[in-house]
Amino acid sequence: MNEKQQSLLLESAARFPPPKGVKLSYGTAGFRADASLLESTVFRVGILAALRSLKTGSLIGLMITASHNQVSDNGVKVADPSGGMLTQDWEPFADAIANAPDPRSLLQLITEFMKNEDISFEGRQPAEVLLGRDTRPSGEALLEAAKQGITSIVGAIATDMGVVTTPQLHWMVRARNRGMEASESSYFHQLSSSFRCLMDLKPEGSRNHGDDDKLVVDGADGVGGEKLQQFKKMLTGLCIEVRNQGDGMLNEGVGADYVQKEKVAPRGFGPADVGLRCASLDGDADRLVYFSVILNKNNKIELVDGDKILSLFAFFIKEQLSILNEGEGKKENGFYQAHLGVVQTAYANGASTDYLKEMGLEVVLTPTGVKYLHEKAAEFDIGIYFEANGHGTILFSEAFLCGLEATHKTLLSISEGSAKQKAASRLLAVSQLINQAVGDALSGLLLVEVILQYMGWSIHRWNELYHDLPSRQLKVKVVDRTAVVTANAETVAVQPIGIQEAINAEIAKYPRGRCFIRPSGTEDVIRVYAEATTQDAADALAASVAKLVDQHLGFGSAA
Ligand SMILES: CC(=O)N[C@H]1[C@@H](OP(=O)(O)O)O[C@H](CO)[C@@H](O)[C@@H]1O
Ligand SMILES: [Mg+2]
Repeated sequence: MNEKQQSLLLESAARFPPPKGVKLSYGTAGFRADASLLESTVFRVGILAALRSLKTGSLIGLMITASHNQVSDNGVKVADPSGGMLTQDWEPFADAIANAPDPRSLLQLITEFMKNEDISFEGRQPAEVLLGRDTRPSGEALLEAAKQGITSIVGAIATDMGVVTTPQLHWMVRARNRGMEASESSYFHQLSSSFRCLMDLKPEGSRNHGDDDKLVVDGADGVGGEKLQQFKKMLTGLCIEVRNQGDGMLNEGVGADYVQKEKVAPRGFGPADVGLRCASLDGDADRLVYFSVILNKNNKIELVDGDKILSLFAFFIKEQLSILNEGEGKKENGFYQAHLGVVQTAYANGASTDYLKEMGLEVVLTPTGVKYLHEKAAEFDIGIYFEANGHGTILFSEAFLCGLEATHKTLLSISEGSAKQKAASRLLAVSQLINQAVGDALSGLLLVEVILQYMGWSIHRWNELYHDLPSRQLKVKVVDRTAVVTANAETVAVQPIGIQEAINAEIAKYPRGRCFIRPSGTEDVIRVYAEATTQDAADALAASVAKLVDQHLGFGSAA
């Protein structure tokens, strides 16, 4: 960095002093905190994004959102050139610069990092960062901070995409880096045309379920509701009513996180909706769950969570692959050998994992956080991943898609209209519809809807794929949550010593009992998850393990 570049950086950094006494960490999904604490962090993440763009020679994304958190919070995360999450190798640098106490130490960290990573300004194309934000009122000022961070790297360009969903921004980054147009209209166009293609490929006479034709969507009073309201006009063959489009308070008593965790209907839904197929998005529209309101049950719902969406997708993809394979025997090359796998976390309901294994699928568990699931799913020809909370997608490998396209071409010329040609066509359309960069509630919703129509299933029929085991999640406040260290995709606590044996002794008391603990990556708590054959047993197991956690690590234990 020459002197001019250094002084530009120092000058801008002086305008964004970090808050005193706050330590921030990149966490499970970027930095998140009360919005009033974040200006300096977002400014610094802007610098990081510009450096990442210089390093990769590609466009980088920067999204300002705190997803399902309360409206007064905000956050920032970075999208890599593929559209996926920032490479984990750069997270320690993100932590270091976010916590640098003054401009000089910030500059020093940056200079050292640039040297180690071999990043220079010479002979490279300028950095470019695509910016987006959700509907939070704090978003505008934070976006300005991000722009200033980006442009404090000489020559870097900040392109503002305005208010967008998180998956839209990731999609645009991926599209641009593949030489395609990256705009909201190209996103809507790709989704609606692949949706139409799948609708046209429905079997003759298949109709819209046993339910009402209508889908009612809770937009969490966030960006997803707004976008869906706009987008639904482009969709034929689907009747969508959007509620909670942004008039009420973001995420308050609404949204996918609330619906999944509380298992109750969101604000604006009630007894009049009994029998309707309903869905809920989260605050930045990267999560999706379905539900239906149960008659006379105090807003209780039948929840159709991420595990069930995963199961529906797996069922459909497997069916298309078997149509393609019919009578073909095993081929050495090409998609007939397609390696289809599913990825879940330990929070996946045990009944879903059993169901997927009974289908003959390979099921892999990873730690919590979509960055881990996504990475694993990318190892398959077709990898489907979902967290129980509704974040997930289907990834198609480039090699598999190449083979599929070639096969489809052949099938078109020799047997247009055949079952095989249609199956190939459906798989290609799914790869266009479902977001290849991150989980996306809007594209996920369209795929669910078209599969339900294809199968002729109601939401209730879908929910009957398997019966969830009763489960319970609890949070325990402890002195230091980092004292819990886990292994085997967070299913075993290796520290503190002895706690896992005590947990095992509790689990042994319950038939089909399963329980694990882990430190949250987004809240200062230890999470306890328990499952058993009855709700009472799941509750009791969770409560007894929460007590163990408190005994080992709680505030009483430190005294
Ligand atoms: C049990 C649970 O739902 N955990 C969530 C939550 O992470 P924690 O590390 O458990 O706080 O937020 C993450 C980011 O949104 C999401 O990926 C994850 O699934
Ligand atoms: Mg989200």
